[in-house]
Amino acid sequence: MDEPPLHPRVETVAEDIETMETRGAATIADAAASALVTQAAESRAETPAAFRGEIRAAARTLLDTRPTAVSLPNALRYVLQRMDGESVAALRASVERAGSSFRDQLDRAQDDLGEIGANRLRDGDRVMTHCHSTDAVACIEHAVQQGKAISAVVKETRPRKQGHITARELRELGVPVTLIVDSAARRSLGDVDHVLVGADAIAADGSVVNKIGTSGLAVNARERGTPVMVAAQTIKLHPDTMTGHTVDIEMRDESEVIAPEDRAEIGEITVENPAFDVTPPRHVDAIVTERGQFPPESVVTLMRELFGEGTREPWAEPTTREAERRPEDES
Ligand SMILES: O=C(COP(=O)(O)O)[C@H](O)[C@H](O)COP(=O)(O)O
Repeated sequence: MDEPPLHPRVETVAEDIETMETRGAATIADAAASALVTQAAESRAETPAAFRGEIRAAARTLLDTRPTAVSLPNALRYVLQRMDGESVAALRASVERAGSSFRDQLDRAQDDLGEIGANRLRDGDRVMTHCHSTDAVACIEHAVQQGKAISAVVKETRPRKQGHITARELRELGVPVTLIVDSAARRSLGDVDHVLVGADAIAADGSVVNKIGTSGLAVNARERGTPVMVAAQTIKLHPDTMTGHTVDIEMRDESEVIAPEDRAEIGEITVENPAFDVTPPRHVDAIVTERGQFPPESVVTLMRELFGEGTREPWAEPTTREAERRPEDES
């Protein structure tokens, strides 16, 4: 059987996610939802079955890009579970509606979360960041809007130096920034009031999956008595972990760590490049979501409320229970 035709935009978005042109859990989710909307809007499918096949194929292509950020399957699932209708026109409209409602909610959630996270920051506080998280930056942005003077120690975040993006964005907000290499973090922890990071996934036990280096930072922060705050919208909650699934940690290419010529000079070695690590809940003080802030151990209650007892593949047909939950979700 022929593969359903994919819109070129879906291929481009998938490639951009894979090559990290588009990166960060919330941004990836937004791009994926928008790609599904384009696929729907410009589909030439003539039958409802062909249309559904196209949207599912687009979702699979988008899902196969990066494995760790759960916001990606959560975004695809949100849209696909709302794909509904007896005709191509009705199906198209339902995907367009769901995609745009998802994207609106994403924006709103980040704003609400930023407000809540900002309440944890006091005037004059100094914050240490790792990687680049739009949810974490939103907390600082809201604190600045509340008139608080915030300064930041920004970890470079090897190997891809996403700390530079954080440094630039914070500068644009007028936040004084000190950039450090990752290995200087412990030394600087004594000078900061909070560690503030984002998340790619949060497991049912409250473990936080985020950029490699987060767990070491959290352990050091705990030892120094510096509170660790994780800014994560609820699309970062990983529903499959309620039923025992583990989060897949992406291993990236060794060329991000060492240039081929340097490697050749060293000789026979193994290079490992895990993109994320897992911070146990005992090293996290608060998970700040758009629904409020939670101690990590209690996040499972929120997860159950939002996702029920578990999920299936994003392209699976909704169960009766999921179908019933839809209207209130959209409000
Ligand atoms: O670890 C990263 C990004 O990793 P990468 O650069 O490998 O994608 C970010 O902390 C989270 O994705 C949260 O980001 P946001 O708050 O923007 O969703």
